[in-house]
Amino acid sequence: MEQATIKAGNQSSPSQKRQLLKIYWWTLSFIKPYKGLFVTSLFLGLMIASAQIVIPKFIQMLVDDVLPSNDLLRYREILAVLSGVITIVIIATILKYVTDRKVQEWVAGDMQIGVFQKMRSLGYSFYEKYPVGEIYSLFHTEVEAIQKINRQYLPTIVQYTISFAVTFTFMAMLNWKLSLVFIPGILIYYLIGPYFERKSAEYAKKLADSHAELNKKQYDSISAMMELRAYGQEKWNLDQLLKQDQKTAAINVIFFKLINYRGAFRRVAVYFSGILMFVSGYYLVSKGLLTIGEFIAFTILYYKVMFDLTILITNLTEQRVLLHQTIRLYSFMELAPDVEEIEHPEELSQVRGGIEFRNIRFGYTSSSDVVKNINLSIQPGEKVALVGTSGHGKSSLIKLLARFYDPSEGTVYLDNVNLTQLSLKQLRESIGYVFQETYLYGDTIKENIQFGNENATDEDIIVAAKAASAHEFIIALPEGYDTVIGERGNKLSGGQRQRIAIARMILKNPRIIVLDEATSALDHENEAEVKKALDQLFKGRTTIAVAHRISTIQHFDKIVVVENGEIAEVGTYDSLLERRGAFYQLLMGEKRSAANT
Ligand SMILES: Nc1ncnc2c1ncn2[C@@H]1O[C@H](COP(=O)(O)OP(=O)(O)OP(=O)(O)O)[C@@H](O)[C@H]1O
Repeated sequence: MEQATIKAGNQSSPSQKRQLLKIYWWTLSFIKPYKGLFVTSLFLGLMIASAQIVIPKFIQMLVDDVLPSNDLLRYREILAVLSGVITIVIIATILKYVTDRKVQEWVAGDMQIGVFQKMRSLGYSFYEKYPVGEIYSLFHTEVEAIQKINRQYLPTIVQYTISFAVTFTFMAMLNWKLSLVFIPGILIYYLIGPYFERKSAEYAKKLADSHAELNKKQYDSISAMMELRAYGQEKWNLDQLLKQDQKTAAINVIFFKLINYRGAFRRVAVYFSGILMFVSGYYLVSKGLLTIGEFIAFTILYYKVMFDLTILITNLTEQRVLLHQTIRLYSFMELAPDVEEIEHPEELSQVRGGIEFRNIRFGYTSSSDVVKNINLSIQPGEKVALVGTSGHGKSSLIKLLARFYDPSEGTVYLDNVNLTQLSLKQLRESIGYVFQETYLYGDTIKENIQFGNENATDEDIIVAAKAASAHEFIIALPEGYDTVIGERGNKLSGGQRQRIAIARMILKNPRIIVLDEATSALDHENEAEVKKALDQLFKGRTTIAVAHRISTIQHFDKIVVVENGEIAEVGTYDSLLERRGAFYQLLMGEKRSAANT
């Protein structure tokens, strides 16, 4: 199956800036619940910036008034006020740090949970469409990028904007004519600066894409370790990883070169205006239009303004780089789930397990149908097997039952209620899926069974394990039910894993059981054990099984043959054999291939 990638949109389009702004607004929206604390932080920032500019003012007074007159009393007064101001700055800085930190950590937590909840809401179809490596990269790289925006860039940008505004105002008030020296510096910067900005943003985007691809490749390489070994393809895989790694490194080098050029150019602009300031300042002092104290104070303020401006521009640019990294995450957050619950869903007082597919048509894309003209009625407690050639739509049909997907046409009913009207929670609790490969956690056997019902007691777990023919092999293990079974249960055999999954399902106690090729990969010995366990599980429940081996479904109430996405035949095992139609052909085919092996 071809997998999609989360689109980052057309980055060269003119709407790019608007999109980045939208994304930035979205990242800030996480602060909303903490706006009280955020405003407190702004206020503290303003206090710090205002207090800091008082210092050059005092130096000016010291040089112009106190030193020439040798007025010691005034000198002490100035020192006392200066100490007071510095104390205020220190206290306000500590308070601001604590406030910012609280907001940042809460926002970071909310963000992580928000992304996780979104992932959940997108459901099964999302996991089928997108590669796990890419989803992993959302958490790994993109969430961290947004967290960095809120943790690092936002507080810095806010603080230095305030500081820049306050200092510049004060400097202009001190001598507005001398403040004009800024203009040539800014003009010089804007001659070439934006070019580097654009270029570095372009490379930031390339870097983000390359990182995502590298993450994906690393994930695939870890997941496919066994296959890579078995096929002797480790070198091929390593070469692929290396190539991607080198590509990322090359982009990184260009990106940092651009950042460096941009920084160097900015420094040229700052120093150019600085020289202009000294020349103009000397002229104004020599003409008696500026005192020496004012000139010193102005120089301090000038470098403070330049310092603030430099930090501001650097942070704004770096933040833009990070915003490019978050485009994919934003696009992901904008994805609409394929299946949604209605606002006031219906709850059945009791699920009996009657199912009906009426006039169903479904395809993964709008251009092609995978199943069509499906009309099938299943009574509560009935056992139905779906058989047919591989790739003809059996699994797709049963995905519609738990609303992993909705049909493009037609309706699926549970106990005569349209599935779209039902509570998703109740629907999914009523259905137990047993797949060929059930996910087992790397925890103990006990916990893996308890996963079916978190309230189950130790006795319930043992009863379920016995019913699933798993108890014997579990107690034979050195640590019995407390045995840790390794990642994905890899310390157990396929049949043992299946029986744990069945025990889990017995604990879950769903009204409907859906089996997808559950026994196709088992050897005969294992199959007999698993079959015994399944018979226990089926008791009193509606069962739909996708079966590869026809010999395993003789005792089913109804057999449905699916061909080219449509129902070709329905009947009991014997009646279908008698018909000598599609089912008979399948059985003959199976017998022939068994004889050949
Ligand atoms: N998530 C998906 N996205 C796109 N196409 C899919 C997806 N899952 C299955 N298909 C396609 O739908 C068709 C039917 O697949 P399905 O798995 O339903 O068949 P099946 O009869 O259950 O096959 P098998 O017996 O081999 O499991 C196939 O062509 C398959 O490639």
